[in-house]
Amino acid sequence: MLQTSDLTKTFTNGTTLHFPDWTVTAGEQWLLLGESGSGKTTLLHMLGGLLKPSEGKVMVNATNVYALPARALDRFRGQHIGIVFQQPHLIRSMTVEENLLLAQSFAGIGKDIFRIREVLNALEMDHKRHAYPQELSQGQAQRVGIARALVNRPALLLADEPTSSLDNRNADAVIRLLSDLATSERSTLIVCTHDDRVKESFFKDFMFELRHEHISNQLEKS
Ligand SMILES: Nc1ncnc2c1ncn2[C@@H]1O[C@H](COP(=O)(O)OP(=O)(O)OP(=O)(O)O)[C@@H](O)[C@H]1O
Repeated sequence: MLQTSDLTKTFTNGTTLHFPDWTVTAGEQWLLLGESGSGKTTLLHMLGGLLKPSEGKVMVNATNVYALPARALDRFRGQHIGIVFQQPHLIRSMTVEENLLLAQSFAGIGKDIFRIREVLNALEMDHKRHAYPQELSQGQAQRVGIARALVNRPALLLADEPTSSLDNRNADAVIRLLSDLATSERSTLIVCTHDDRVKESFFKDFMFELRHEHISNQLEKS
């Protein structure tokens, strides 16, 4: 369901990251590992349709993601890809429920309160659906971030260091929820982390590791 080929990203400062090709089959759960600065976030953003590679291709469910025009790409992302960020970045002037309604609207999906409540229930957050983000604890806000990523039933669920701001108990709960929900929703899951708590507990089957030797600086060379 996901294939990358010859992916390269060059930033304006000349830093170039080369990524090994990667194939992920539907329903698999992967850990994306690598030391700080090895390119995990860059790769995850490219997989999620958020950052255009300088070269190479990202295929998600047989769609060449970056061949889509901008608006079609936004809609494709909304419908097929859910992203959990390090910080949930919820809109502060909107309640939990309104934040999720917005995610449905961005994806061009009609308002579906039943689905919103289903996802919030699965995350034990339904009782907070009328709360504002600043009324939530960090762990609760992160769970709303997960709800937002899942609400449109994405085929691909990406999580970028989802436990970095959480204590042990919350980190454990969040990673368990991600894994269980991805299984029950039949989503493919990729979690990027350098958190040992995640490495030790989960996803022993599939790991994709990035290394610093895949980074070069073209400006320094020339
Ligand atoms: N916008 C940018 N401009 C220039 N260089 C960048 C930019 N974004 C990332 N880089 C460089 O690309 C490399 C990979 O960065 P990235 O954030 O993807 O790493 P990471 O593995 O996610 O790190 P961390 O675990 O610390 O979050 C680093 O050398 C970084 O300095």
